This record gives sequence, C-alpha cells and structure tokens, in this order.
Amino acid sequence: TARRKSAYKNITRDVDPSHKWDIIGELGDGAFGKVYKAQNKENKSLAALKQVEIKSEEDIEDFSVEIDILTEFRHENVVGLYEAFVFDGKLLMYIEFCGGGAIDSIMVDLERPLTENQIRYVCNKMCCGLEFLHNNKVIHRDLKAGNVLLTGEGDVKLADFGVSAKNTRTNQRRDSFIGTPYWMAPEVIMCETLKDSPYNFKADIWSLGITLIEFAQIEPPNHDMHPMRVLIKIQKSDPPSLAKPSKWSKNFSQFISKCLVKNADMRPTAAELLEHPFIAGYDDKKDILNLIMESKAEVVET
Ligand SMILES: COc1ccc(Nc2ncnc(-c3cccnc3Nc3cc(NC(=O)c4cccc(C(F)(F)F)c4)ccc3C)n2)cc1
Repeated sequence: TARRKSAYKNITRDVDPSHKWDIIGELGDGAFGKVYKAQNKENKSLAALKQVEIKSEEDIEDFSVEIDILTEFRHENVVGLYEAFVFDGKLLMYIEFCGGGAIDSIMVDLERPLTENQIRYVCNKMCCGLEFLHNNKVIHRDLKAGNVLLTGEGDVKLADFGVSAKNTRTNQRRDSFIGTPYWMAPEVIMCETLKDSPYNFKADIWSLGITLIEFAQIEPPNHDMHPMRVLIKIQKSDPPSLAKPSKWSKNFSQFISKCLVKNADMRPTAAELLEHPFIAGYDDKKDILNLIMESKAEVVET
C-alpha cells in the first residue's frame, strides 16, 4: 500500500545503529519501550533514543505516522528526528536531545511554577510550533507541560511521549485509547464533533490554555480529582481560570480565557494568538535560560 512505502522512506532497515550511535545513558522507562541517551560517533551530537520491540509489520505501521511527521515536518519548535532504524526485531528512533528536559519535571524539581515572563516566552514558541503543525494538518492531541521540552540554549520544542499523536495523520485510532483527561477539551470528551474527525485542531488550543494554568500553578485545574470525574466536570463546568488572578497580568488572564472557550469554533487559531498582546513579539529567552541553569544546577547538587 502507499502507506507502507512511506514507512520505508524514512526508516533505515537492516543496518546496525550501533555503528553510528553509542548509548551513553538512560532517560527513563517510558510508557512503552525504553528511552536512552545516545551520542553520534562522528559528530558527537546527542540524541534521545526510543527502542520498541517489533513483532509484525503492523507494529511498524503504527510508528510510521509519527516517523513521517517528525521527518517531513521540521520546525524549530517541534522535536526533530535524526533517523529511525528497524534492526534485530526493534524499531529505534533517534530524536535531537533537549538538554533542559520537560517543563513539568523542571517545575517539580525546583518545586515552583514558572514566572509570567517565562510563560510568555514558552507560550509564544508553543504557538509557533502549533501554527506549523496545524498548517500541516497535524493535531497534537496531548499538549501539556510534560510534552514541552527545553534545550540547553533555551529553545522550546513540542514533543509527544504519549500514544495519542501516532495516528495523527490517519485519524484512525487503533485502540479507543483516551489521553490524560485534565487537558482534554470539552468536545473531545463529548466527541460531539464526531461527524468529521473526533478532534479538530482547536482541541489543541484548549489544551494550550490548560497548559498555561499548569505552568502558573504546577498542576492543571482539577488535578486532585479522579480522572473519570474530571471528564464530566470539564463538560459541565464553566472554563477554568487562574486561581489567583491578582498575581498575574490582565493580558495573561485574558489570553487564557480566549483559549478556554467551550465552543471550539469560537477559539482563536494559533496564528491569531500570536498577535495577542500577552505574547506578540515576545522573544526574550533570558528568564528561561536562568530557569534551565537553576534546574541543571539543582540536579548537580542532589
Ligand atoms: C529526565 O531528564 C531529561 C532530560 C532531557 C530530556 N530530553 C529529551 N530530549 C528529546 N527527547 C526526549 C524524550 C524523552 C523521553 C521519551 N521520548 C523522548 N523523545 C522522543 C520523542 C518522540 N516523539 C515525539 O516527541 C512526537 C511524536 C509525535 C508527534 C510529535 C509532535 F506532534 F510534537 F510533533 C512529537 C519519539 C522518540 C523519542 C525518543 N527527551 C528528557 C528527560
């Protein structure tokens, strides 16, 4: 099938990756497969390596969507794929390594939320990445602080460590796997937009709004509720907002309220959000660089 061809296009088969890449550490045991830190033998560049057991061609199909997205749609605010291999019954993906890690881990390590200026910078870059993905018909589906990576140079990269974005292009969902509910837009839960695709890209705009509250408060709204209860609450309740609005600028509260509109059609696009005074032209990475230095220093101490 055409799809199978594209899977080959971006995957190197029957070549042993260890000729090119050394494994130099472990990044954690993800929801599926293991994730390592790897270094390119020639140019010394660093990668995050995900290895997954491959039992059948079907398994490769699953990952080919993700590999096609990361290979074909390259953007400075989306993680980049160096290369993918199928070798010795395993699929291996080498992703450019982001030295700062994920923003949820940074907030947990430092035991504090981001400042408003850090949020403005990260939000601006997330909207750039989202605009790019949406223009290429890619819906992220699982935006949250845990899927926003920082590089050592203070760049912001959208990632997806979950299972949701794999079928992005085909919109077929192999299993009716439902993502983490806290960030889920009302219509995604309701699936009222089922007539076209279960999601449209405006769901990412809602999740962006929830992620901004998470940046400001370390946890998303309703984090203390049971996930099943949250599904009902998100549908029934008015959109959430900042717990202590007086702590934040009017622009910030207003930006969030523009994202958190229950009617998806009334939500702005990422491109429109880039014009909002909260983030328009805000490009000062100073505060984010300080955050990364502190977070790295903190790790060294412990
Ligand atoms: C514990 O401390 C750290 C320190 C640094 C890092 N840095 C880092 N940098 C790059 N990737 C990773 C990573 C960590 C755990 C699991 N996977 C990681 N990257 C990765 C991402 C993907 N795929 C995506 O991010 C992805 C998949 C579908 C869609 C999309 C998007 F929509 F965003 F384009 C993105 C595939 C394979 C890998 C190895 N981790 C992580 C943890």
